[in-house]
Amino acid sequence: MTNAQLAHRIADRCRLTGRFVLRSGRQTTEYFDKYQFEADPVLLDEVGAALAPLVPDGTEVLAGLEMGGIAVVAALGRHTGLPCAFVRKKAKEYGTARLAEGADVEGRRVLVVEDVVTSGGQVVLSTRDLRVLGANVEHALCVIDREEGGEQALADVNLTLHALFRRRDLEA
Ligand SMILES: O=P(O)(O)OC[C@H]1O[C@H](OP(=O)(O)OP(=O)(O)O)[C@H](O)[C@@H]1O
Ligand SMILES: O=C(O)c1cc(=O)[nH]c(=O)[nH]1
Repeated sequence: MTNAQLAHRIADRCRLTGRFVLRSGRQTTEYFDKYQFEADPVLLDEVGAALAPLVPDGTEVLAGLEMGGIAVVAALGRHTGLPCAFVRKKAKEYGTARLAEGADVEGRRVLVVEDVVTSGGQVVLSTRDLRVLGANVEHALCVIDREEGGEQALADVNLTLHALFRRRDLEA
């Protein structure tokens, strides 16, 4: 499947119109329900394959963000062979009490993996958490960049955003 065909499939399955409130508190009339592609194992696998060439050279760990980024990172891990970490929004308060589950991130070059980026707020917060844990984070990779300031917000904290699709790719 070409990336253009994949963009059409994702837009068909995920693009909703109506009135929605976003994580950032913004309101929108267009929403991408990422779980519609993440819950389809065949489509998710296509997304993982398409993301793999976008992984920056030197990446040692793929870090998927709770919750939607977890499915995406698992698919990407299958196509790259790289170890994965699953990054919670808040550390568990029992058991191992970890914020980043799975692969160790300390001292390693970590790529943040996310499904949708809007303001960039969640990626910035989780990158800060990963850096506190000792990760070297310079890049983030998402499936959909809504092009609402996320790239600049990431640049402001020395992160480069790579996107498989931009909003305009899903509206074509
Ligand atoms: O760039 P931002 O403005 O931060 O917005 C994007 C964030 O919002 C969505 O997550 P959501 O809060 O829906 O969480 P979920 O993945 O846990 O469902 C998306 O998965 C990003 O994490
Ligand atoms: O910004 C968000 O919260 C958001 C936007 C979007 O299109 N899809 C989504 O799952 N979250």
